[in-house]
Amino acid sequence: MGKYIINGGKKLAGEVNISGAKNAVLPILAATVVGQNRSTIFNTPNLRDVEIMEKILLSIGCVVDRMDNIIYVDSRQLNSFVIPDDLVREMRSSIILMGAMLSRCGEVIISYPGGCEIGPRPIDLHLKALKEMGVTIEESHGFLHCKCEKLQGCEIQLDYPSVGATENTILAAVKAKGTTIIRNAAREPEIIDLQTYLNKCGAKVSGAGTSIIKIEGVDKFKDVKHTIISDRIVAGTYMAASTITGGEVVLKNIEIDYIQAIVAKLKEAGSLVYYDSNSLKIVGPKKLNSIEMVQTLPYPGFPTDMQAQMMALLSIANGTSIISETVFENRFKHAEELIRMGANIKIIGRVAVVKGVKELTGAKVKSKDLRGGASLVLAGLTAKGTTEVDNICHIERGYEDFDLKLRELGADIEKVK
Ligand SMILES: CC(=O)N[C@H]1[C@@H](OP(=O)(O)OP(=O)(O)OC[C@H]2O[C@@H](n3ccc(=O)[nH]c3=O)[C@H](O)[C@@H]2O)O[C@H](CO)[C@@H](O)[C@@H]1O
Ligand SMILES: C=C(OP(=O)(O)O)C(=O)O
Repeated sequence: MGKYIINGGKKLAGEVNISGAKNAVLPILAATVVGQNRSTIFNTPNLRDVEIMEKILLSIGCVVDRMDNIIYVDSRQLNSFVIPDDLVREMRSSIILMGAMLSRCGEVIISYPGGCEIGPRPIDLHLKALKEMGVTIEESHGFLHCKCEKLQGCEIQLDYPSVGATENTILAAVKAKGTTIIRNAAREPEIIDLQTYLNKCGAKVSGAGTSIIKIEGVDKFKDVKHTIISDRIVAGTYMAASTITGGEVVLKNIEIDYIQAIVAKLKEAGSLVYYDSNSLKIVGPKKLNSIEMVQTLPYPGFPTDMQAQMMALLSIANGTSIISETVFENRFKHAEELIRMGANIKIIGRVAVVKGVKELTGAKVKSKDLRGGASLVLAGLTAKGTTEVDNICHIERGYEDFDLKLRELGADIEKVK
């Protein structure tokens, strides 16, 4: 397993190109199986999770070809509705194949998904929505056998605006009989990207980005070309890297509207932000301000996927900050590692009280999940001395060429096996 060795204290400066969004490309790759068609997907990030999704598609008979950041999927010869258990366990997004495969085959055998350990991640809302569409689900030994002769459009009220449940329901509904309405749908930008992809294929989806999504079932899908939106969490992480090092970084290829909740908090912490069409410059302050409250919420609130990075920043701010994690039950595992680096953090249930210290010091730390791992890298960039971040396989699930891009910005970071 690899690790990053970071010698802290370098101010980051220069330009960084933001890759396509992991959380957009994964459901779109799952959606490529819905029709008997060919999809060419541009701006695909080179990530471990994407590789796993490619392997899953290959294993069920799709032709998959990758050239740099372009993935081609031909799903016309799909020949299996059994999703390999070992691959499903590798990542959360594999569960989106449930809705997609039901649309395509009327049947799917899939196990419970894996992914980051950030608290229990049930799929009850996914299953409830599918049952309402007429799907029968048999569960045994961790496997789900889902079946439906013809999916039936209906009105679905989600108890919580779950991103995955919204995506699964959209995919189950695109070829269903009649119209499906999802209320209290998740409003994340990645769902808008899924809608855009599906409509290019010939689907009739509207309302993504709002809490009511309407899907009219269609019979046929056509070949499609689609470009994935830029990753707002990767953008946020590089903005945080500039902020924590007092640097001056320009981010290229970003979706300015989608990162506003993050920008607002980084400005509160003292950063200056300048926009230029689809790029921005972020200048970090000499000393960071504490923030009264960072509360994670579904979009357009502050993203839970930026909470850990924010904690790293606030650990060296002037004063005490409160972080409230409302989306996941147990997403503070990075706190104990930051404490090893000298941070002063107390966890009380879903709230973290972060008392800013003068500086962090390098230490040997372990990444336990994707964003927690990124937060340790940020801490290492500012810490005095050398930081070793172990278990970077988690980080590589979500950041393309992280060490390389940080090095190009002037960081002293090296990846060792
Ligand atoms: C691949 C992907 O897009 N992952 C993102 C997606 O995950 P994911 O789609 O798993 O997140 P959800 O929005 O579904 O989960 C949010 C909350 O709802 C709960 N829940 C969810 C489904 C369900 O059936 N029952 C239930 O109780 C979860 O345990 C969690 O507490 O949205 C999260 C919230 O923005 C992000 O952190 C993840 O990066
Ligand atoms: C939690 C995340 O991803 P996943 O849902 O794929 O585990 C994330 O991207 O921060």
